[in-house]
Amino acid sequence: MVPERFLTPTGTEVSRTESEKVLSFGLGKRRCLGEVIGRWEIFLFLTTLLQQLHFSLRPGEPVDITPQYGLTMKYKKCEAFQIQQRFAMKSSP
Ligand code: HEM
Repeated sequence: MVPERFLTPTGTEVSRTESEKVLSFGLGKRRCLGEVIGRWEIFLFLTTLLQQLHFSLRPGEPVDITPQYGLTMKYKKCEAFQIQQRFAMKSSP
């Protein structure tokens, strides 16, 4: 699945009605019995993959990390999405 499918152009989550939500493991009486194992497998697969990658900023592109204060401190609105796009993802040697 393409992650952009779940994001608005500003990087917030697309709002969906209950019937439109993605239910990877099904719902109700016949829902997946292996959901916990499945989720752990996905977690281990992704963490193993992430451990092999190296994240860095593109040279010469400054990043504004001024926080926006609220209940928790976070990046300025929409900033996180733009920062994501500025990151270059490279495989480590
Ligand atoms: C990412 C991994 C997995 C996904 C996405 C997945 C997804 C699903 C889905 C969509 C169903 C059908 C639910 C329905 O009919 O409403 C299902 C059923 C089932 N899954 Fe999985 N599954 C995964 C991994 C596993 C694993 C690892 C096991 C066992 C160790 C497992 C065991 C089962 C069983 C036994 C059913 C039948 C449940 C029933 O009909 O009562 N699944 N799964």
